[in-house]
Amino acid sequence: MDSISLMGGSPAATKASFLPNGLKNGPREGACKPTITIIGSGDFSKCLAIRLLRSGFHVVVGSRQPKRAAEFFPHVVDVTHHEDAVGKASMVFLAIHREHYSSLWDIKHLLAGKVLIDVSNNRRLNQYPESNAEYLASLFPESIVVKAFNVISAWAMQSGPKDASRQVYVCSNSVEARQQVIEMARHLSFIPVDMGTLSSAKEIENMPLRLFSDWKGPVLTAVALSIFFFAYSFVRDIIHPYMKNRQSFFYKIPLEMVNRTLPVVAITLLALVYLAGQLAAALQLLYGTKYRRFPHWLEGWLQSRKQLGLLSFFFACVHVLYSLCLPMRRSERYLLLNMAYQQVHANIENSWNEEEVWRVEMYVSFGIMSLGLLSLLAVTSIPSVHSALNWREFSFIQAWLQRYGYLPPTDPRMSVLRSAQTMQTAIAAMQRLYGLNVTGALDKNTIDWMKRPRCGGTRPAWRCL
Ligand SMILES: NC(=O)C1=CN([C@@H]2O[C@H](COP(=O)(O)OP(=O)(O)OC[C@H]3O[C@@H](n4cnc5c(N)ncnc54)[C@H](OP(=O)(O)O)[C@@H]3O)[C@@H](O)[C@H]2O)C=CC1
Ligand SMILES: [Fe+3]
Repeated sequence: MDSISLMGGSPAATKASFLPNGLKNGPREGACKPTITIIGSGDFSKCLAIRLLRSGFHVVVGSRQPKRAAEFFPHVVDVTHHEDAVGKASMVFLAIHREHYSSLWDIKHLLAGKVLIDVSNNRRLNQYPESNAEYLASLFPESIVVKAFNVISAWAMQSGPKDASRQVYVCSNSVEARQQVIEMARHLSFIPVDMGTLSSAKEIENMPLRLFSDWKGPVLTAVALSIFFFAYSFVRDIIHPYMKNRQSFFYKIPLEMVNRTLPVVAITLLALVYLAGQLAAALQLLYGTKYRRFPHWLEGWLQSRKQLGLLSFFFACVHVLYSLCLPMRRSERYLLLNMAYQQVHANIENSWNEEEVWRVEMYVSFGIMSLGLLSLLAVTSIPSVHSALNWREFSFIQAWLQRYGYLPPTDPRMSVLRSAQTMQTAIAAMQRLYGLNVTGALDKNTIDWMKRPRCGGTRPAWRCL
């Protein structure tokens, strides 16, 4: 794979670096600072300007009212009119809302050839038929539009990525411009994620609007299971004795009934985590191949195993708390006293029951051990712990404890690559998604390597990535 460079971008792109001094080590004393223009003087613009200044860039802000806006920026920031600001840099951040893009129509000729970075978000999912970035590109076809930084809040932009999510998703139809923005994001201490062409902009714009979308299914499942098992225990342990013998156990509802429901839900959720993998494995056996797509419902189920597992852990922890509190109850004390009285009455000196004692001791011990193992699973799925383990260590812990039958691709871009039908489309996808720079024609060895069967089957190497 000698002819494929992971750095991506054309040689011209690396030459025309946007980093201070064109170096990765930051600014040098007395060196000329590269200039970045920001259109708009709102919250995002202020925070971005501060971040850019700290990273060694010279910042020019374009505003409709520069005199008023200048008060809100550090004195080193050049606040001026739009026309003036746009002329001073080749990279322009648009820190204005989509609705105001058309107000830049008058300076369209000045924006030609410039890299326009669209940071905008919408108020609702799929608010417009096309993404804001694609709309911008249609308004200014002579400019190069890059979508980036919209997932970073103004606060996170100013305070620095250590306090917030560090990933910045970047997409553009120009590989060169995308590479420049990726370099810049890295320089601002973010982790850029190359999302390929501008057609990914809609997905990127929807990202900050999603609210626990991965959790909806697992939480609904947990709630449904809780209601079902609570109703079952209620009928069996309260209604049934009441109807049959007129015994009132309604006092058990707040603690005992809840505590009886929690472990059943926890264990059922954990079973659902195992079951998805087993079903997937069975389907693969049935299909006779592992390269056929699973049904939609199973894909969703497989992808929500982490959430199901964490909910199971949550229910198990709450069950432990409830169980520890059971002996504190007033009802427990009355029952104990009554039992002691009856024992005295029956003239029994020692009511020690060896079998029962052993049963409870073993029960508690296994309960603690199960919670310990479940905690291990939960802890390894925390991102910081997860990233400290290599893939083999992580899958060893998860597979050993849970016997996963199928690991879904963690990177959604992988499926695009896998589904490429020909070598040419695979290479194009690699270029688009990973910024791989295929310099000139691929040599014969590389093509042979990519065509060679892999994964123990007849699939070519690029399909096994
Ligand atoms: N705030 C945040 O946390 C984040 C914001 N974003 C995106 O950044 C962009 C800016 O957001 P934010 O700074 O919060 O917004 P603000 O409302 O604070 O600022 C928007 C700026 O747009 C300019 N503006 C207002 N009306 C017009 C108009 N009619 N024509 C031209 N320019 C106009 C103004 O600058 P002036 O008066 O100087 O011309 C104003 O300061 C938005 O697209 C938003 O989606 C993305 C991620 C996070
Ligand atoms: Fe228990």
